[in-house]
Amino acid sequence: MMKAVCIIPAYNEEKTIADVIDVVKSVDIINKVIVVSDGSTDNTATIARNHGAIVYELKENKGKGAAVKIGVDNADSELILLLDADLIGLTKEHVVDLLNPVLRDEADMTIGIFAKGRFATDLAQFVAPHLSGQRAVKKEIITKINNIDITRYGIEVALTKSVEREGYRVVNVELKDLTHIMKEEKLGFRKGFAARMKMYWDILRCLKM
Ligand SMILES: O=c1ccn([C@@H]2O[C@H](COP(=O)(O)OP(=O)(O)O)[C@@H](O)[C@H]2O)c(=O)[nH]1
Ligand SMILES: O=C(O)[C@@H](COP(=O)(O)O)O[C@H]1O[C@H](CO)[C@@H](O)[C@H](O)[C@H]1O
Repeated sequence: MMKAVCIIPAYNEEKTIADVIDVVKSVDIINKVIVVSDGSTDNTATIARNHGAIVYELKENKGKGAAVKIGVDNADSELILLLDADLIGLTKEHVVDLLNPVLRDEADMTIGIFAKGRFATDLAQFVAPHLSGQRAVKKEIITKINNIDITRYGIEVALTKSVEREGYRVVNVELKDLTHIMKEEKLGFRKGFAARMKMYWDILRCLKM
């Protein structure tokens, strides 16, 4: 059976990274967990290593797209599971549900959509499902994207655009009771809001790419 490599880009996620890795490692179909610490200044990398992930450390923060690219360059599987490091409530079932449509050849990429978790994060993903970072995706789809290393938060939009252009099959998967830590919760309201505006800018830039 096809195995998958899980790639987790992580920028200062010491509070949540361990739980995410532990769940992913308990899933049989996953044969490697790669964490790319994107210039983290906290204990993200050490914790990830202690929990059995293969860790690549960027000296400086290069953005999510660059972190994912390093993971993909080092992934020896045709199937990639992309997960964010700040998930709360991840289960084995979520992971399997994301992978199954691709393993069964019903999809080339899945997009995980939060549902019945927290109102704010459910609503964000209901309004903009194309932004979700939880995906199972064939490696060939990711490697076809030009300049993925400069996309930062535009990586999901770039992925979705590429899939539409090339005619790949996409299936949305409901991920019940799953949420993540919002930027304003991580950074405080002012910094979080500024980070959100920067993220929207990355997304707009990649919509035009
Ligand atoms: O410069 C960055 C920004 C974010 N991330 C990671 O990308 C994922 C999604 O980012 P974030 O949680 O900030 O996005 P949100 O879900 O809040 O929009 C998380 O695992 C982050 O740690 C990263 O590797 N580099
Ligand atoms: O769902 C969304 O609107 C954004 C922002 O989430 P929050 O408002 O911080 O909960 O989060 C996603 O968007 C980013 C850009 O596509 C992705 O990189 C993140 O993985 C994803 O959680």
